[in-house]
Amino acid sequence: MKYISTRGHVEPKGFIDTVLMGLADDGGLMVPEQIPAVSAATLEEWRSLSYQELFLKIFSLYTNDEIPYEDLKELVATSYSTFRSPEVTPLHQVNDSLYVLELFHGPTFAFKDVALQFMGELYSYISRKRGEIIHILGATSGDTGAAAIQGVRGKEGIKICILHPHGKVSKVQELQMTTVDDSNVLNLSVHGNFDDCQKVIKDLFADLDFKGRYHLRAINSINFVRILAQTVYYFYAYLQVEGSAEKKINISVPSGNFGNIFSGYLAKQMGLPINKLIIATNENNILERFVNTGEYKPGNFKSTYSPSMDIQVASNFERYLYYLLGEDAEKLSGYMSKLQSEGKITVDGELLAQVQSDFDALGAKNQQCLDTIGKYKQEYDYLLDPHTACGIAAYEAFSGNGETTITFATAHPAKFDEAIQLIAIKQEFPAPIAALFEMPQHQTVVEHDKEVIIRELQAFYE
Ligand SMILES: Cc1ncc(COP(=O)(O)O)c(C=O)c1O
Ligand SMILES: N[C@@H](CCOP(=O)(O)O)C(=O)O
Repeated sequence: MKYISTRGHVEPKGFIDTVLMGLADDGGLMVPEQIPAVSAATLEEWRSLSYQELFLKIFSLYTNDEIPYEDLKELVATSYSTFRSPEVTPLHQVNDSLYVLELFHGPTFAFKDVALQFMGELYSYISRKRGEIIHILGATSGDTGAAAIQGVRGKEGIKICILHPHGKVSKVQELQMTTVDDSNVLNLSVHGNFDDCQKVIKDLFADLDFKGRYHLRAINSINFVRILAQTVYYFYAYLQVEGSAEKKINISVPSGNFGNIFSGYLAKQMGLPINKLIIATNENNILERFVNTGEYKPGNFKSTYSPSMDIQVASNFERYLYYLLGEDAEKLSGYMSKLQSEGKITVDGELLAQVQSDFDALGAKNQQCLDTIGKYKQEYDYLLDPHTACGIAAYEAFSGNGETTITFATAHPAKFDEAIQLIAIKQEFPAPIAALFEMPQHQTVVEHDKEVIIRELQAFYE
């Protein structure tokens, strides 16, 4: 298996070189040359596997044995030993038609741990085995940063710098990142929003001289391994639902950077028989507008009760567009140039029909998000975090009669108590979260200025 860029100007790469490259050197995103197929019979054989076993089956289709099987097995075992649930991502049945896949049982209580605990182990392995210098650079709206830091803190041969938008992450997210005092961690708190942070890091990855000189590595979902690690729980969720082969199974995914739901799209292309993939966003509803009208146009940034999804420019949209355009790198490059020069792209006719057959989408309003949290607490005594609540609102909008929906719970409600308090619900914090409030913070507040950020990075990485 080789990996190529959506823009078509990178020599095909192996698995580990793809991990190390992160953002493709031509500015595109890396994808597999061919998506491996999983037959219905194989899928049934996988039904009884543990999460870790399933992970190994799926990764073995992609790694070309560049990581010997026994080594991969050990990496996976170590990665998921930090989870509070033996099932890693347990499935909770809410009612006859709704299941919630709880993705928040990792160290930082959000779905990002599922891929980033593994990526931390993987980077450490690559550093040991190949002697590569690993200088991670990432942007976060709160959860990726916390999970990535937790995945590599204190690890030899690795340094990590995370940019987060100053004052625009929840208190718990901020504390999870900034109370870490290991010397291999740098938190830059940037005046601006998540899109500003993401733009800076993408510009730095696109500067090949800078990227090479400082050995920059990506942990955001621009890195294909993040996407691949996230496909595992789509398979796992589907296989946990009794009789899923005879049912129509929809999956509703709280979405921002489009990484999580793109993993679902990939799983579906591999043969997982998902009925509808439902994109759930908040009032930053660029993806909803795209699905409904065919126009992809970043709008004005809004702060909402689900701050991790306060994103206008969705990184992985490019990967989906590449497949929508029939894997035509030249066409894709044309669309991306148009997005750059005109600030929007539009698809219509057959392409729009394809989009609408691939996805349903809802941008939940702030009040709808709070109402959904209140309703599920009252009716089912189940407390949703605000991102998951957007996912549930989308399930309510799109699930037809007789269809079963799995909604992804992407974070624990304790991470977003600011929203939970607005509906007068008092929650008890899990001990690791409660402990954060007593700890000193370490962060550098900087202006949204690329040159200032470069100076901070040079001082840290050198
Ligand atoms: C809690 C939570 N839910 C949903 C999302 C959206 O996921 P994605 O960016 O993969 O679309 C994020 C961040 O990305 C998140 O942190
Ligand atoms: N919501 C994310 C934004 C970054 O997304 P990623 O999947 O590309 O890492 C976050 O929590 O930082």
